[in-house]
Amino acid sequence: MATKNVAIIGSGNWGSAIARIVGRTTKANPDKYGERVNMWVFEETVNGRKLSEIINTDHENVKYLPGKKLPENVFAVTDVVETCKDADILIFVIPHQFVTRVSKQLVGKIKPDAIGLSLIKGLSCVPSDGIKLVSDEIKEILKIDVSVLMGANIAPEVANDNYCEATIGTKDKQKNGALLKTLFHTDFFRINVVADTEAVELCGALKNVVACAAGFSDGLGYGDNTKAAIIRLGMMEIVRFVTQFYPGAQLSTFFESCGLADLVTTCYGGRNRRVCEAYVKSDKPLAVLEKEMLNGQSAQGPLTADEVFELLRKTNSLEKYPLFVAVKRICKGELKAKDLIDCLRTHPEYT
Ligand SMILES: NC(=O)C1=CN([C@@H]2O[C@H](COP(=O)(O)OP(=O)(O)OC[C@H]3O[C@@H](n4cnc5c(N)ncnc54)[C@H](O)[C@@H]3O)[C@@H](O)[C@H]2O)C=CC1
Ligand SMILES: O=C(CO)COP(=O)(O)O
Repeated sequence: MATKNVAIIGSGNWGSAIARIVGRTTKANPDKYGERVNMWVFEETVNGRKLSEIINTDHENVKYLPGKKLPENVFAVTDVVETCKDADILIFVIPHQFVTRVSKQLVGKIKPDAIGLSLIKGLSCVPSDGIKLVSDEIKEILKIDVSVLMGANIAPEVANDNYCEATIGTKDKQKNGALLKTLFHTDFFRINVVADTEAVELCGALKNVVACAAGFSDGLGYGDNTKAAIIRLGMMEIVRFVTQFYPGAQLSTFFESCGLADLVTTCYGGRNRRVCEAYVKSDKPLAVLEKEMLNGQSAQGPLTADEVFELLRKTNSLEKYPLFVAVKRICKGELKAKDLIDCLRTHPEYT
């Protein structure tokens, strides 16, 4: 079998942490993968130097994953077409608001039999229909098969090689599932492959909305019991959402790393939680806090809450999702954070 070339589209906090894994697994499996891994870098200047040059010289993404070395077979490339033109496996790992524009640049420029893997936790916004899965957006633009990888994976912890798990969702468990699993499965990053791609992806996107509610709760000074209630109600809304809009998922998928585990880790350790806590404690807008606190990284929850709200409104489903709706309204300043609990008190889960 010919070896497969791998390209990573994105070099943020998660993109860089995943490059550390993929750089090692491609090198360790020369019968399966080409050793060189191209990583697309959205060029910027850091301390007077180009980020791509810093990565290729010092083997460190000093802006998005400082203090961690990248394998020397990972090469920063600033042209996305150049990054991907010889790749057989395209790993998409950019904040979801950029995915359409970046994917369109690749139309007709990639191998027709390439496969995609989305690590992106978010949704694509479609004005007429409400939402689209990011994997479907990539699939439609590039006409390739797209699987997903989601899990309880706070990037700096993964980059520390702390033990954790992730879930790959793929329609082709035999071929693509096996190929993708070997690319990520290591002693400290354990992969399970399931066929429920839509549920896996939606768990990843929607847990960011719940994490915002957890952040509001922390900002208000409520304790762990309240956060546990938010996690439980959030999980119920995630299951309800998947059942209503993408029916057919196995219950077991929600207990994979992409489900309950990611919800828990994000509600305790994630950026969405952190920014939303600060939103309650300061009088600054979320966009300002994101800029001040995340140094170019992105919190996807508020945007996702907005996108989810539109779909719920269009389908007359708002009253079934009080937590998702409250997060959207609090993020938009239409509701005070202190009103969150009033929204949850009459949750349909209690009737
Ligand atoms: N950071 C984490 O712990 C985890 C993140 N994820 C998900 O992975 C995806 C990517 O997240 P991160 O790698 O953390 O990114 P990030 O939050 O660090 O964002 C920075 C990235 O966005 C890029 N960027 C900025 N402006 C851009 C533009 N105009 N066009 C294209 N790219 C631009 C930057 O170059 C950089 O690569 C997100 O969907 C996130 O939810 C998933 C698991 C863990
Ligand atoms: O997805 C994540 C952990 O699995 C990271 O969550 P945040 O984007 O909230 O940091």
